[in-house]
Amino acid sequence: MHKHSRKSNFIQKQSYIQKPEFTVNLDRKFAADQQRYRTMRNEELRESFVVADLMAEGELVLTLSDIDRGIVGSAVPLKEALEFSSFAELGGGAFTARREVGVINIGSHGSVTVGNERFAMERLDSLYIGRGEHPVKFESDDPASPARFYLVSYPAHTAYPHKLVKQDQANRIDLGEKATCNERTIFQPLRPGIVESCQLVMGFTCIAEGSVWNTFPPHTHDRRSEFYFYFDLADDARVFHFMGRPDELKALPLSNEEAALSPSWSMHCGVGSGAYSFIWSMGGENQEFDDMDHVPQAALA
Ligand SMILES: O=C(O)C(=O)C[C@H](O)C(=O)CO
Ligand SMILES: [Zn+2]
Repeated sequence: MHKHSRKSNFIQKQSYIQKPEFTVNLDRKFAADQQRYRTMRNEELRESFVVADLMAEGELVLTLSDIDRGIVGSAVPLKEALEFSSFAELGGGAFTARREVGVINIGSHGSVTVGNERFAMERLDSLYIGRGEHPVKFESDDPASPARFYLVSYPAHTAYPHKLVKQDQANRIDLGEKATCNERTIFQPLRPGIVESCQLVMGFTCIAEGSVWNTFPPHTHDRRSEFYFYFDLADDARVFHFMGRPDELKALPLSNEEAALSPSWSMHCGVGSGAYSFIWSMGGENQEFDDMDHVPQAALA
């Protein structure tokens, strides 16, 4: 039985789609709205806004959220290659028949083959996969030290070319200060000017040694939703990811390799109890990275 069919998750039980056990590897998440989240307990907030169980070795796992129909997932191939399946929930055909995909490797060397094109990916390389009826295959060079691919996908209205972006080709923004514990570097590999995409914008942020805050001051962006996937966090450390409306903040304590989903109405920022990095990804109405509204700290309650 697939590990995701074992989860006792009340959101999953609400799913109206009957999935036969042998094909279950597309979880569903249904987000609470901007009123309901206010009275939810931590466990309910997690059910609604956190994707756990990513980076399962030897598995390709995917969660379809109702937030802009974004999909969050991972592939950690060992000896066997892992491939996208066809899903009734996505209308059938190839996984990418009507979707684009962003991939970032946080593990050792591996490759992604899209149709007949093979892209070798080192750690922190990014790949854009355009829409089309192509098979997509994930492989590790060495199963003893596998590649660990993090994936995000959104609906796509047209087909743009696949493109590999090496870490040193990403746009780089250094910001924050030591004094305010938010010194960090934003790497933007999948963004306009580097890659053409329908709606996906994706990259990662590395927090400088001694700093703990990401995205501070926090912000919202009403025209896009965003997913944060935290990685390189020690097993016993946590990132406290803040979400909600500025007048009713909620903290989600996240472990390494968990993702927080932010609907467009939710502000977001986080603080770690140790070193960490995170992959952010956005989908929605425009791709302007700076189209965001900063929330003054005094407004946080
Ligand atoms: O640390 C930061 O600041 C970020 O990485 C911000 C994210 O990229 C983001 O939330 C973009 O909307
Ligand atoms: Zn944001």
